[in-house]
Amino acid sequence: MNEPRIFRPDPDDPTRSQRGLTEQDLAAMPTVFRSDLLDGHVMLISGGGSGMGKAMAFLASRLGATVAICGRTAEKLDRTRDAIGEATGRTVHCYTTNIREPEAVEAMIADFSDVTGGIDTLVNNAGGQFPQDAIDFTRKGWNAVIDTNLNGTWWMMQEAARRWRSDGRKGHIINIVANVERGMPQAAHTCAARAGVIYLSKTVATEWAPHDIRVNCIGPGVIETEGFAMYPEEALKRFHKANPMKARGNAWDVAEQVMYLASPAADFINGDLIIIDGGQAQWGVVWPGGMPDYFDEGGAA
Ligand SMILES: CCCCCCCCC/C=C/C(=O)SCCNC(=O)CCNC(=O)[C@H](O)C(C)(C)COP(=O)(O)OP(=O)(O)OC[C@H]1O[C@@H](n2cnc3c(N)ncnc32)[C@H](O)[C@@H]1OP(=O)(O)O
Ligand SMILES: NC(=O)C1=CN([C@@H]2O[C@H](COP(=O)(O)OP(=O)(O)OC[C@H]3O[C@@H](n4cnc5c(N)ncnc54)[C@H](OP(=O)(O)O)[C@@H]3O)[C@@H](O)[C@H]2O)C=CC1
Repeated sequence: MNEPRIFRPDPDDPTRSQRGLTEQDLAAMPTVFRSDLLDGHVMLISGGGSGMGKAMAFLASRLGATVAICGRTAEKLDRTRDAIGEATGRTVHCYTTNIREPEAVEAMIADFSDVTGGIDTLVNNAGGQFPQDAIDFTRKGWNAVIDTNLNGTWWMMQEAARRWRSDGRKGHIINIVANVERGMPQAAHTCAARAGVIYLSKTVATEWAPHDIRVNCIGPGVIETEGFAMYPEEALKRFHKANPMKARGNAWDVAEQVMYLASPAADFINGDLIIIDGGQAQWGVVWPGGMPDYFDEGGAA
C-alpha cells in the first residue's frame, strides 16, 4: 500500500498528547509548491498563532511571502514568529489584535499595508466556537460566537477592501469557514455565522469585482489542531468517523489549499466555496461528536 504523502495522525492512538502538527512538522512537511511561488507576495493571516493559521504562516513563509499573523495572545504569535524565523530566516510580523474590535482591525490593516506597500491576500482564519445544544446557548455565548466569526471576519474584509480601493490595488480574501451545508448539531451558532460569511463572500465577490478584489471561502471538515481542546474526549474519538475516508485532516491540507488560492493558478476563482472534508458532506450523519441515543438506533455513528 502507498504511504500517505503527509503524516496523518492515528486517531486511535491514546499515547498522543500533541494535537495537530508540531513546529518541526511544519518546517519540514513536503509541499507540492515551488519554493519561490510567493516571492514578493504579502499575506495577512488572522489566528496565525496556532493550528491551521500557523501552518499557513509557515508554508507562506517557506514559499517566499511576507507574512503577518494576528490573534489575541501575544505569546502564541511570538512563538510562531520565532519558529518560522528559525526555519526559514524570514521575519513574520505580529499583531496582538482582537478581530472583534473594528478600530484595532483598521489600525492593523493600515500598519501592515504601510510597512509592506500593500497586502495581496487576506486570510480570515481566526474563529471558533464551543459545542453546546442550541436550546441552551446563553445570550453571551451566542453573541461571542457571532461576534467573532461573522462580525470579526466582516471588519477584516471591509477594512482590507477599503484600503485596496483607496490604493487602487487588487486584492484577494480567503475566508476559512466550516462545512455547514447540512447543518451541524451542537454548533448552530457557528453554522449561522459561517453561513453568513459564505453568502457575504459570494455577494461582495460580485460587488467588489470592479475594484479587482476577489473573495473565496474554504470549508474545512474535521482537521486535527490545537483547537480540538474545545471538545470532550468522547467526541474526539468519533470525529474521524464523520467522513468516508475515516480520517482527520491536518492543517497542511488546508494550508496548501490556501497557497493554491493565493497563487496565480487560481486567478479566475471568485465567489467560490472549496470544501476540504474527506467527503463528509456526502456521508452519513451530521453529528461529528456522536448522536444522542434518541437518534442512534444501530450505533451508526
Ligand atoms: C461535540 C460536537 C461538536 C460539534 C462541532 C464540531 C466542529 C468540528 C469542526 C470544527 C472545529 C473547530 O473549529 S476547532 C477550533 C476551535 N477553536 C476555537 O474555538 C478557538 C477560539 N474560540 C473561542 O475563543 C471561544 O470559543 C469563543 C466563544 C468563540 C470566543 O470566546 P470569548 O473569549 O469571547 O468567550 P469566553 O469568554 O470564552 O466565553 C463567552 C461566553 O461563551 C459561552 N461559552 C464559552 N465557552 C463555553 C463552553 N465550553 N460551553 C458553554 N458555553 C460556553 C459562555 O456563555 C461564555 O460566557 P461566561 O459564561 O460568562 O464565561
Ligand atoms: N479544526 C477544525 O476541524 C475546523 C476548524 N475550523 C475553523 O478554522 C479556523 C482555525 O481553527 P483551528 O486552527 O482548528 O483552531 P485554533 O483554535 O488553533 O485557531 C483559532 C485561532 O483564532 C484566534 N482567534 C480566536 N478568536 C480571535 C479573535 N477574536 N481575534 C483574533 N484572533 C482570534 C486564536 O488565537 P487567540 O485565542 O490567541 O486569539 C487562534 O489562534 C477557526 O475559525 C475554526 O473554527 C472550521 C472547521 C473545522
